[in-house]
Amino acid sequence: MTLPYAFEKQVALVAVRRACALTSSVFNRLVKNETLTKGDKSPVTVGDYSAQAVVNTILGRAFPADPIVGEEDAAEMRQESNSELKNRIIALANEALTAPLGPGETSDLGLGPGQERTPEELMDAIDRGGDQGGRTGRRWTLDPIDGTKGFLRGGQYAVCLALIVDGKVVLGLIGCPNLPVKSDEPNGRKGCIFVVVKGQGAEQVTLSGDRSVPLTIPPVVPGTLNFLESVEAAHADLAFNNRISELLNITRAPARMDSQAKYGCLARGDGGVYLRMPTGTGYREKIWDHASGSLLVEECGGIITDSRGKSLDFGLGRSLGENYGFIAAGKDVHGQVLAAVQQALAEIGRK
Ligand SMILES: Nc1ncnc2c1ncn2[C@@H]1O[C@H](COP(=O)(O)O)[C@@H](O)[C@H]1OP(=O)(O)O
Ligand SMILES: [Mg+2]
Ligand SMILES: [Mg+2]
Ligand SMILES: [Mg+2]
Repeated sequence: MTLPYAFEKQVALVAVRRACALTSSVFNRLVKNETLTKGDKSPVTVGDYSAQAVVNTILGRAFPADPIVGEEDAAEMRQESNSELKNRIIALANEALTAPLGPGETSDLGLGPGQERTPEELMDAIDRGGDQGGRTGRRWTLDPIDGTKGFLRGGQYAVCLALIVDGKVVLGLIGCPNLPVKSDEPNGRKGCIFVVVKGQGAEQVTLSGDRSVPLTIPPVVPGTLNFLESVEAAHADLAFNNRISELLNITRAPARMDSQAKYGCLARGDGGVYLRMPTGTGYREKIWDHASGSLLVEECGGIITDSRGKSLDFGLGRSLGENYGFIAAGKDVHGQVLAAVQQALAEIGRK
């Protein structure tokens, strides 16, 4: 008997692997004018667009009826003034789709030499990501490059793909091309994918697919708790984290890194708690930024809630609606962090 979501997992792994290879190679060749600034002032690169084109092309072939909630859309790229960038995205996407077959890849996935897509097919693939999300049905959610600012500075970033059924995440992948495979070998081999299936546990596999390690969040040794937190002060309230450190007598420095790689690090015990409080600008967190990470934490024996202790709701559309601030940690520490967060919020008259 095959396990539930076995085919979805296989296809998602293929898609994330190819997108990781693409983004790594883009980074090495990226030139300054290949980055645009979106309406919300965040950057987007040819890497984000071409990775979304590749993942959506692969998903569209294997699961033609599945909608996709993807971060990017092709509207800007369809404008005549961006034709040079568009050509670059098409070339990069086709380079990734036509690379020789690798582990777990079969010819029926529409990959390998000779499988180029037309420009129109690739623009349409990007726009397959326009689903609005919702309470019922099955849909994928994709962040083709999470942590674009980390990507641009050569730091951590992640290709994140999750499958959501009736508002619940059932499969999640976080591909981290720049993350060391072993936490105690920071200068060793890099490139891992965190893979999790609901009810089936989580594993870390290498980008090349030659090594798989099962994951569980280890208990925190008393006195060694530390935070995983954003690099970007505009993305999370880092001063709030300092206040929680005081309340919990945390003395270890936080581990700062971009992207959902933080969830992967929490899952393998590289940090005790991922705390992400909003900066008060009204920004609403998106489902593609937390879907894979939330299932990863739960399947590794941890707990993830918002700052009021509520579970995250992935059935409200493209954003996480009223969920406000995130606390992800092992079972042994989540309760004390939540209590400290509530105390700190009360101190500043917030709930
Ligand atoms: N104002 C904001 N507040 C919170 N998160 C944001 C904001 N702007 C962008 N993001 C998203 O925050 C995430 C990165 O967080 P971190 O700094 O912890 O790595 C990314 O998903 C990024 O989107 P993107 O996918 O475009 O990079
Ligand atoms: Mg973005
Ligand atoms: Mg993101
Ligand atoms: Mg992104």
